[in-house]
Amino acid sequence: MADTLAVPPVLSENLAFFFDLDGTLAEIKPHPDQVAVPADVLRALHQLSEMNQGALALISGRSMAELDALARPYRFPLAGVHGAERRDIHGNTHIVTLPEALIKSLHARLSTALSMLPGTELEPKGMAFALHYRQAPEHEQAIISLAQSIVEASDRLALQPGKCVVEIKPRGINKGEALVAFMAEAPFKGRTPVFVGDDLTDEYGFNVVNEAGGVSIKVGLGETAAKWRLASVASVWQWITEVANQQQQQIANNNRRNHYGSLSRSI
Ligand SMILES: O=P(O)(O)OC[C@H]1O[C@H](O[C@H]2O[C@H](CO)[C@@H](O)[C@H](O)[C@H]2O)[C@H](O)[C@@H](O)[C@@H]1O
Repeated sequence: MADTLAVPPVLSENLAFFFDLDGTLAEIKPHPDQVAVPADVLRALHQLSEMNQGALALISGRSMAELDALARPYRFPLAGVHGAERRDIHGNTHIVTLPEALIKSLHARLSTALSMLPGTELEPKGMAFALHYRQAPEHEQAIISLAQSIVEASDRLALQPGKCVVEIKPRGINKGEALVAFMAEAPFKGRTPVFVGDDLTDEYGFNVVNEAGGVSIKVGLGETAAKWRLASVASVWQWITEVANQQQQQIANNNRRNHYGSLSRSI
């Protein structure tokens, strides 16, 4: 089937940028610990953030601690664990958690269950759990059934499928809600949202961005609510650099215009 989604349009000013991490800013790797964002991409993100008064956030399924480590030396506003954790531009954190007893019993149950499925891996994230099966695809159905049975038995939990992973997260949490929360605050408020993501969890964000008349960009193949598409992580890296350069050029042109405008007024 032909892809009907085009590459993203040339962007104007007054934008708020949101980026997913795995599969968008970083290539998918066999193990979550092997992931990195190239230093020049981080520099371009920082440059974009500066040129847009700090209106750039990372929105990921990873914890905020991991996002900070991956974005070092920079410190961006963040939404981690699909939005259960959020750090605004002032450094204030907004956390949705689960009762300690529930977290402990989930941890114990999942550890035992996954220890019987060789090659699978449990990634505990406080209020959420990622059940990875990239190294053991033969256990995909067992993992999905396990997560489904846990979530169906609780009104506090929801399922979040992803790439070779199923996650158990607090109900009502998603990247769309995180995006809405950022867009209600300075410096994001009043700007046009641009969101780039690659996976099912990002579809919540694409819907919010579409409703706001923003620019939603899906990375890679697959059905999506996004309006535009970039082919790969490498295309995202190139696109970020191009947008940063375009904006720098626009700022230089505006400054030149203002400078000559004030000169001609003073003559
Ligand atoms: O929302 P994202 O930033 O895309 O994070 C989604 C999950 O990413 C990580 O897992 C995925 O990437 C791993 C590294 O490439 C890969 O090995 C794994 O199979 C993928 O599912 C991360 O470990 C999860 O916590 C995130 O929720």
